[in-house]
Amino acid sequence: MKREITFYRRFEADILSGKKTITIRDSSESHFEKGELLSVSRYEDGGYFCTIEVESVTPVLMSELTELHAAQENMTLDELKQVISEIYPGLNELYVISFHIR
Ligand SMILES: CC(=O)Nc1ccn([C@H]2C[C@H](O)[C@@H](CO)O2)c(=O)n1
Repeated sequence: MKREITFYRRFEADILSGKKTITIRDSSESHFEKGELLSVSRYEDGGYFCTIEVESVTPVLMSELTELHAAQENMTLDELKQVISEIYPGLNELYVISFHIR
């Protein structure tokens, strides 16, 4: 059965256009595996909007985030750190989920 992942509505266009190719999550979403297909829906209303294929899941510390991660999120590094701090306050151990649209 296909597993699911949600994104905030404001990231939908960037995902569909291919501008956003990673997402950075906490350990509760670190269980996805390379090659797995995920059904993607909006966090706010549960609406399905695409399927992605997981390319890799890699641990990263907040302090290790780089401009490359930010570019893959279609953000500046400051914006990315701000977003992550709002979603996961005080959390240092994160996971980079790399993906492409199927
Ligand atoms: C429920 C939940 O946590 N949903 C999330 C978490 C993260 N994102 C996005 C925001 C940033 O682009 C990256 C980094 O966390 O992932 C999200 O859309 N929804």
